[in-house]
Amino acid sequence: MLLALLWLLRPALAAQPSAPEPIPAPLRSLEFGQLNFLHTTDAHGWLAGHLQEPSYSADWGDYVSFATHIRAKVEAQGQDLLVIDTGDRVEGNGLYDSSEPKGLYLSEILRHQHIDLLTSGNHELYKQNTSEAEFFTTVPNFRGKYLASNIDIIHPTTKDLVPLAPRYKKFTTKQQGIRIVAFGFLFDFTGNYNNTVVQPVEDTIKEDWFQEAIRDKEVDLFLVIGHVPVHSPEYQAIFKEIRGLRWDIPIQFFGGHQHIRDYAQFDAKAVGLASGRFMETIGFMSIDGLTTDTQPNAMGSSPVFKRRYIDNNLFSYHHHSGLDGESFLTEKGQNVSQLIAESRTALHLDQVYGCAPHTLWTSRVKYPSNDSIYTWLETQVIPDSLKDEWRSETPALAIVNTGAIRFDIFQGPFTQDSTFIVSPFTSGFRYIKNVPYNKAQLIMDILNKQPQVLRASQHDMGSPHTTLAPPEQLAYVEDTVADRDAAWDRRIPFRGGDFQAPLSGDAPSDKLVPGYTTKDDAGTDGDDTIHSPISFYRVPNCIQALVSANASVVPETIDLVYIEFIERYVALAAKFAQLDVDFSKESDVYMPSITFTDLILDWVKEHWKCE
Ligand SMILES: O=c1ccn([C@@H]2O[C@H](COP(=O)(O)O)[C@@H](O)[C@H]2O)c(=O)[nH]1
Repeated sequence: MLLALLWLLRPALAAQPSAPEPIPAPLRSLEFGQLNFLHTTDAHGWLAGHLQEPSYSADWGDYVSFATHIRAKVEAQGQDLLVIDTGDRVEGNGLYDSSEPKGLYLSEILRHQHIDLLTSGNHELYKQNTSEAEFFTTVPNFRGKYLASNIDIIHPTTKDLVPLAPRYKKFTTKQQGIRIVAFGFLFDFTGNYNNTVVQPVEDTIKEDWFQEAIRDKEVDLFLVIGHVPVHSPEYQAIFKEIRGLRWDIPIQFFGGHQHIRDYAQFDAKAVGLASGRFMETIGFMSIDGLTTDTQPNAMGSSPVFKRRYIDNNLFSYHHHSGLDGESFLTEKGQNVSQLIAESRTALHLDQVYGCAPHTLWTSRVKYPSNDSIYTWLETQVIPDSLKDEWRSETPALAIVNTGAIRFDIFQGPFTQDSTFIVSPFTSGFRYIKNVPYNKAQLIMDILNKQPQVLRASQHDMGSPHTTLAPPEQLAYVEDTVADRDAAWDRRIPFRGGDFQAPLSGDAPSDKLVPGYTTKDDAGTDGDDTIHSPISFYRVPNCIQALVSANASVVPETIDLVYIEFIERYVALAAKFAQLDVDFSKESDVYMPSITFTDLILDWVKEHWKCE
């Protein structure tokens, strides 16, 4: 009774209390159809939304409300909605990485969304405890919805190799009885811990169960969801296999992994959507003109596909649901926002460790430059902090892969949350002693300039979708320099609101908010919010820092220190550089029990005082 009263008296909660208000901007509307989809991918724990960026400031509770309204809206028209998530829900935000064990709060928050189909990403499989948490928690939480077409796991108690989740599913939609056969794939990933087995997609689609499933005559749509780029050999292989047998059945793909907004047109009846990263984007798709038992498509014409990349903020949500601040709120959505707020408090995610004097970017500025996060690491953090007490007399050359850094650091408070947003991984450092300096430089050159050599070798260095650099680097082959005033370009609004009024004042003439300006197979009209463009710069696979008492002298030999995650790449590059070292025997831990994340945090605490 008291609880119910407290509930009634509490303030309405949309987004997180510290989230910035979204900025009004010109929007393109959603075009609903017979079958509609909402899609998330690569959320990486960002269920609280972006607390320093108004464009992406809605949280998972708001998304729950949004999906509820869209479902009601389309169902009232006799149409259907399916909500999809294609993996990498974990690693990359304090809400996941800050708890012990990791994910304690996240899985409870996640389960409140009515997801119709979901699958695993590579991040769910890097570590044994992560994949086992998937098996024991997320799969049961979404029983009957989670698909794993090409992933097996060693059962933690029986030790049998079993599917992580069912391989596929056949179902009919609630309103129209559209008959769907759905699959859930992961790209040809090889970096998983050895308690899981990822079967290459190309082999999986030759298996009997898949061949039988695609021969089903009672099907109106094949739905392929996966943690797979929509432009990829894996999805091409699936498309060809289905299309070779079923020339006329529409195929809808949903993908991810590259952290980009993307749309692939396979043929007139097959398309794929990828919906970005980090809860910045909610992907929307609709299909009209599907042939069903009750709605025969007598003309035999192709279905009509529409796509939209929705910026994850309340301004977009209100517009697309046709509701306002009051009517948008749902009890369930508010409860989820509340749960996120309580979890963030329990995890001390707002605890401030220092204040960044200016913003440091991963890919918005050129590397090297003063505003590049990588330049900051190379010139300040690593030289100041990398020291092993047993090797203090010996100069070290440290190599770090740029993919170890996941996000920008905004000017202002650097918190417990920022720590994991910047670098969530648990890798520490290892080293090889007494490496000639020129050989170490050659190794760096090979890692950076000739990744194709590493890939083309007979060694299994992973799929073409894994890189030592951040994943989006694979999607863009060259720099994109926004031809706008660069200074404006960098004006990402902060909590507190310094730059929150681009519709007036000194904004450029078109008065748009900087953001994604996606170009995909269907053109340039996919983004819901009409943005001004932002720049994207390529970065190398690895950066290096020489740590020496006498930095002006080039040492003859150094300790070759590298982040643990890249050991197999460094070992192979060393082979190409003709450095005769057996890494399995001769490498050792450097700075025991210090992770790269600890190194950054300790540096911030010491150097970035808040005024
Ligand atoms: O321990 C790790 C794990 C991953 N990385 C980097 O991340 C990408 C993969 O990230 P996605 O989000 O799946 O694309 C990997 O290629 C590495 O660059 C890491 O540095 N350390």
